[in-house]
Amino acid sequence: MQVVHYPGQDEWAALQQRPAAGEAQQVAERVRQIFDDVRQRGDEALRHYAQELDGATLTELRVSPEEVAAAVALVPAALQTAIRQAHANLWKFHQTQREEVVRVETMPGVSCWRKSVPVQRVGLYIPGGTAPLFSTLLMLGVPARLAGCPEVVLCTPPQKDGSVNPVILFTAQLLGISTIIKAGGAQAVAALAGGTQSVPAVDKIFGPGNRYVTAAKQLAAQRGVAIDLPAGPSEVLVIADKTANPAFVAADLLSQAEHGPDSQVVLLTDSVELLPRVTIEVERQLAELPRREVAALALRESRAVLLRTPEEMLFFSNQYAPEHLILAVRNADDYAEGVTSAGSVFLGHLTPEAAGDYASGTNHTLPTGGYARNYSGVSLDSFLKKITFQRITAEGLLNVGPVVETMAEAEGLRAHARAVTLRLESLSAEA
Ligand SMILES: NC(=O)c1ccc[n+]([C@@H]2O[C@H](COP(=O)([O-])OP(=O)(O)OC[C@H]3O[C@@H](n4cnc5c(N)ncnc54)[C@H](O)[C@@H]3O)[C@@H](O)[C@H]2O)c1
Ligand SMILES: N[C@H](CO)Cc1c[nH]c[nH+]1
Ligand SMILES: [Zn+2]
Repeated sequence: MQVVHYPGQDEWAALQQRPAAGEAQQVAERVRQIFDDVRQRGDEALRHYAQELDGATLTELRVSPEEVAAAVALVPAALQTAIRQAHANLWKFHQTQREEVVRVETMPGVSCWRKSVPVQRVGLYIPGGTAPLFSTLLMLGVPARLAGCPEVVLCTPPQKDGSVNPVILFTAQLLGISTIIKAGGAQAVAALAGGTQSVPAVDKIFGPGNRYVTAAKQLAAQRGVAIDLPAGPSEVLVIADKTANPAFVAADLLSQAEHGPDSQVVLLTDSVELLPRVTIEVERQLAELPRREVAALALRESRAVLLRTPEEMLFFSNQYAPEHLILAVRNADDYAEGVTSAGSVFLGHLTPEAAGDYASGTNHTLPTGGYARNYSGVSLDSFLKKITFQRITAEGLLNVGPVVETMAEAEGLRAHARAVTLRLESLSAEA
């Protein structure tokens, strides 16, 4: 980790830079080629990239019911129980996001209301390049089911032997998802966006992924398919004061660093004593991790920054807009009040970010790369469209009609005014 003591504000922008930002152009170009190929060759292109990028030789792209049944039997009972508990917690938290239909009479006789309707065809991308993230399937599948989306298509990269990770298949079965496609990366997103012989096209694509997946979702959005949000390589920013436990902070930093080489972790502290204790602890814990090589690459682009005051730390964090923000401080509630940009916030010394990754109930599909400045994480709303309705009675038309006529005339839109005037005239003819 790069350690920086008391940087001037003119140095902050460089410290807030995300890794690999310079390669975005190359990644975008590669993704465009893959999109063109999938559009032209459909399933054949998906098989080609499965071979080239995932090392898997595929004949069938769709997972069969037999494969699901065989996989479910392989999942240990303790893991099944844990997944069911996480599912229950996610369901409990997300179902509170349901909205009642409220009818409002804006003027006597003018009724307006809004109803939530599920997005009809949704595509869920579940990362599987370096780790099969079955937890992500819960994060997307639970709100999709709560919303009532009728068609759910799941894409995930195949393993080298051509199978899909059994825990992903168990979780899909738990969620009642049966359309499962062995495709990963940009090619999966391209298939969901445009459809192929085996992959149904969808209306909206969800899910996190590496920079190829994220760039592909952005391209899909340009081509008219909705996406949830840019949810790329994982990040965490920890604000820690002198009351923080260095081992806890180091573990939290490493928990996101181990996701991938593009991940980034940031420590902000106003304690000159804590900072070296955390960096020593990071090195010690890193050596014990099975994914230490990946985490070490992420740490090369990560920072530990000593700042002067709580206000400075909060200001830096809001500018950086982290995917995850951990407040490892004595007065976490006070800090939380000042948070304006973050995907998800974890308060106090006993709230590891890993809890939100798996099981506390909040969603872990969150904006990265600074997008927490203008995006929220996935929620029930992501799977719903809000359609407005209205009905106007005779009394209502008498009330609102003249307002519309006046405004339409002022905009020079005579036909708009006439749509009201003709009705008002018909009412006076009846009277
Ligand atoms: N922001 C969030 O909410 C969130 C949640 C979970 C995971 N994540 C992130 O998701 C990512 C998962 O990444 P992953 O790589 O393990 O899995 P992935 O499924 O996102 O990507 C794997 C796919 O990338 C493609 N790919 C790899 N190298 C390529 C290349 N050179 N050219 C073209 N395509 C290539 C391949 O098709 C492969 O199947 C991590 O960065 C993790 O931090 C983010
Ligand atoms: N931290 C990831 C989101 O950035 C989510 C995840 C899945 N599994 C473990 N963690
Ligand atoms: Zn994680």
